[in-house]
Amino acid sequence: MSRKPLIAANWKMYKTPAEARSCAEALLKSLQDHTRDEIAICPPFVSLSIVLDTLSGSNLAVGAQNMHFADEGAYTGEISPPMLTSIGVTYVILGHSERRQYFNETDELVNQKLHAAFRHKLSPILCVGEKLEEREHNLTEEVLMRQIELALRNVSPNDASSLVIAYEPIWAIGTGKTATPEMAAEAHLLIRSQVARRLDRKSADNLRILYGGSVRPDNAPSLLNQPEIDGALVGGASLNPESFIKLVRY
Ligand SMILES: O=C(CO)COP(=O)(O)O
Repeated sequence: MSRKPLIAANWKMYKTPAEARSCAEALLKSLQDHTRDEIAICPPFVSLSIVLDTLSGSNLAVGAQNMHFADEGAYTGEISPPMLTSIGVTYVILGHSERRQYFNETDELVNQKLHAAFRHKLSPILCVGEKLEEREHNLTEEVLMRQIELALRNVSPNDASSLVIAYEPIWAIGTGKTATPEMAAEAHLLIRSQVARRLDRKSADNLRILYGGSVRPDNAPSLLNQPEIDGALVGGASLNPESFIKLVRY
């Protein structure tokens, strides 16, 4: 079983389109011959086209950070899956903890979005992870099991071939506190076993599980060398091209 690692940059609500283009140009220059990992850049919606143009024909893929589950409709301010696929987007981050926390996204909504991603052949990067108080009360396993169970409701092993899961402990996001490689690997094992129970062993073995939360060039090697960690979802350290390039090329 070999899972090609995925290193995804989540730019969150940073960078104007002009800044996004210049960052994408720098990444292309240094990473276009990088074959060990898959790389995906997830800019804000308004920069998707410019980043797609800049990276067109290269080994660097482009993802969105969110989407609505409907194909179209009266949903002011929303972006639909066909809008993303029509311009060449291939990945979509779903259920990020910031969307759950600030925009009230529920596991049920994440499940609807996941189905929409599969229908439109977008590869979803489903984010799960526990809060600090949940970890302190030994609830990590329970939280991860619930998030995965609900997100994967009515998902078939066939659908799941393009699924990626990102384990992002909320207490490690943007805080400088990283899960130790052992803590992350333990959570990844739990996630993989839950996916095996919920779908099947083959889907679980093929599933890429990324770690996210204060991944930087200095701590990336110890995390990414864990056999259970199949890549990273990088926030802050992906904003500066030099640091992201260094992180990818560890
Ligand atoms: O939320 C994250 C990626 O989706 C992680 O963010 P940081 O790398 O800034 O901690």
